[in-house]
Amino acid sequence: MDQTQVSSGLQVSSRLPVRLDHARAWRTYLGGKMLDEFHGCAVGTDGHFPEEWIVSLVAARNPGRESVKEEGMSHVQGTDITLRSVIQSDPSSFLGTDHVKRLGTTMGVLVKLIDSAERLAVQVHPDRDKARELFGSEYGKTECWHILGGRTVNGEKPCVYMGFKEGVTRQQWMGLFDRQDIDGMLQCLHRFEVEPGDTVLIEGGVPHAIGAGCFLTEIQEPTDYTIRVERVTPSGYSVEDAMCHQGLGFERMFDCFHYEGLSRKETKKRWFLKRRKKIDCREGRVDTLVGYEDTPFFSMDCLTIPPQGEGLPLREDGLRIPKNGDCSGLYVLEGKGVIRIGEDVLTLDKGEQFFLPAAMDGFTLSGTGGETLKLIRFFGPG
Ligand SMILES: O=P(O)(O)OC[C@H]1O[C@@H](O)[C@@H](O)[C@@H](O)[C@@H]1O
Repeated sequence: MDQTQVSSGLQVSSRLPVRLDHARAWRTYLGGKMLDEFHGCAVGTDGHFPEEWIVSLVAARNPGRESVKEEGMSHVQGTDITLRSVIQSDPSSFLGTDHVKRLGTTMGVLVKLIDSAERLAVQVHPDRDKARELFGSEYGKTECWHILGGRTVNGEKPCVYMGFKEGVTRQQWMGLFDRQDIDGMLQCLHRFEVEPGDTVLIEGGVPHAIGAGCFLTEIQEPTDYTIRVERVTPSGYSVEDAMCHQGLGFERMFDCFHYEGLSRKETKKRWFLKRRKKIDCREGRVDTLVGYEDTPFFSMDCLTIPPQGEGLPLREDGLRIPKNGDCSGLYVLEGKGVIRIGEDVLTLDKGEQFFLPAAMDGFTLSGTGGETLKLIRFFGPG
């Protein structure tokens, strides 16, 4: 079966990319101006919607906002049909038979664009063992950030805080929390300025905070469990107790941290990933930003297709990506182009996102217009 009736009047094919809307999600921190502008708004505004969730089957977990249904979930563009219901209409074709056997009807991964106007609260996410033990969840929240750009905020360049310095103990960390000594907490973490192109892996259990002015894409396990140790955000928002401890209470939430300090050099070596070339030819290149050799939980590639002269005919021999039988997500970061699947041709434009079903054939990507076409493609657990 390659056409499924998802709801009255909407048929979605598992042989073609599914074009999705761009869902925004409420967060405790401020940002979003760069996201508005990325999508063509002349002057964007910062607010409590600093994240765009990509190819998302996951609803945002914001205690107190339960009345907002499907926040953060992707819908087929121009409809109120969720990607989740499309997938549930024919899981084997959309996700792949093996995928459904292993992971059920979830994508197994979530990707976001994040634009922070202020530093995020210092936080940690559970690793898989803690997620199972404390939340009854099969997934923790290991995540990986790939820096796309940013802005200087109050004279400070984009930076990230990550990982305990050597010697930090649970007792010391709890004391800093009790006293809400934020400077003391930040002093316990390593701080690195970041540049476009940097890729950083944050495993579950590793404390972190994205600094002000980061514009990045994040790939993560598909949950929204965040333990926050700041009770008031840098811009003054009071974080409710349940938003801090996610229902665990203020003692048990400290079980989620890994108290394993590393030197600055070791932290950088272990968590800053090097991009690896996968395909490099006249038609374009594919680089792995994070792969299964870094983490078993997800992988993400960057695809770059060089520009063609404006007005020139489309290059038929675009970058060929063979079928591999896995479902994936595709996001256009820069430029315009087309994706061809057999006789079918769909346009691609900056800011657009697609779910690529497992049953879809191999495809070809070509740029149109005079700019580079740049995309990310991501996959769930390996
Ligand atoms: O705790 P707040 O400020 O709402 O931020 C939560 C955000 O933190 C980031 O580090 C990432 O983990 C995002 O996936 C998450 O949405």
